[in-house]
Amino acid sequence: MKICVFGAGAIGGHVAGRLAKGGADVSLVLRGANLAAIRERGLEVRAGDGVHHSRPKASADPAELGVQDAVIVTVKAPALPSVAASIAPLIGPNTAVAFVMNGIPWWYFDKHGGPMDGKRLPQVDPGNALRDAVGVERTIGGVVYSACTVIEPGIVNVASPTNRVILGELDGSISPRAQAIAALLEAGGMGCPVSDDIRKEVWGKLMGNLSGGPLCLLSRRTIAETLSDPVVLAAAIRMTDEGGAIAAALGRDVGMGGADRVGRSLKTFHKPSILQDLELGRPMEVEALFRLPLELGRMAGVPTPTLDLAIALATHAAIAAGLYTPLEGKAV
Ligand SMILES: NC(=O)C1=CN([C@@H]2O[C@H](COP(=O)(O)OP(=O)(O)OC[C@H]3O[C@@H](n4cnc5c(N)ncnc54)[C@H](OP(=O)(O)O)[C@@H]3O)[C@@H](O)[C@H]2O)C=CC1
Ligand SMILES: CC(C)(CO)C(=O)C(=O)O
Repeated sequence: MKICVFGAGAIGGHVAGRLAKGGADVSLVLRGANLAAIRERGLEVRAGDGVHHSRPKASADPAELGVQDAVIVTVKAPALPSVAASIAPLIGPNTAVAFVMNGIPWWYFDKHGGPMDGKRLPQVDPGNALRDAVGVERTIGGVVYSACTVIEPGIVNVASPTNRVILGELDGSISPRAQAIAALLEAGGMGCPVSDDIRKEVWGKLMGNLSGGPLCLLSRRTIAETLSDPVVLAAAIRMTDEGGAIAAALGRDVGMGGADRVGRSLKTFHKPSILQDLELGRPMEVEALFRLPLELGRMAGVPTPTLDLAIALATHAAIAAGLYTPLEGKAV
């Protein structure tokens, strides 16, 4: 199966390494020093179960890679317009495109059903660029549990002992195309269930990002260090519960309280990727991870006082660093 990972940084590098190990014909869209290193030395993934080397084809130009059976998009949300602008050469009549990222995805309300069905989210897909370039029918949703960092060009370090991608069709069906990608990831050592409710999985993951992200942006420390303070831990549990309340109001009860959800992160000695972005001067996913979920909460009439404060401060931090780039073009 020909699979291209578009944006092979920390998560994309890990996913690509697993796919290669699982026997896929893997190619990568990436750029800069990472591209140069992978072309020269290949991709190295350092994980708890060993060091995995592979030699995927890599290019900054999708046209060099050609039509794929599947594309897995693993960029940060602010880079999505650049994906929409350049993904066309990878797509043929039967190509599936999985978005394996954090935050509220651009497709969230597509095939959702009910009064919200089809609602557009310009905050994560301005001008319907992805909708037009990829389309709802090709799209597979994705969530990833894996704590990854590019420690030097071409080398991804995985800090999480267990790692999982969850894939899911927007209509909840268990499709052969999602199962085919999942089988390759599983063969490469990465858990990959196919869910019949990917939106619930989106919220389950997002609850962690909503609390850990803003708090670590303030502490500038790893999740484990930040949560070791009982005052911060109590705030994190409140924030996670508020996230869960938004999910429930939108019809997705994740079935886990804040204390349990936060409890899973107490030993995560990893700086959230949004903090890595702040420290490295890269555009931050403030809209997809923080502000859009909050906006959905307001729309559903859910009070979120702790998230309101923490996200307002996180937004200020991103603006002050010049790294808040609202995709829909709002000036800040
Ligand atoms: N890192 C982590 O531990 C986790 C991250 N996530 C989520 O996964 C997603 C990806 O995060 P992460 O892997 O950390 O991000 P990275 O920044 O490490 O990787 C994204 C990569 O995509 C590249 N890229 C972006 N646009 C293009 C383009 N048009 N052409 C070529 N390359 C491009 C970037 O290059 P450049 O740097 O040059 O822009 C970068 O190398 C995010 O949604 C994040 O929130 C989820 C779970 C954990
Ligand atoms: C912190 C982590 C690994 C899980 O919440 C994550 O999603 C991120 O780094 O963006």
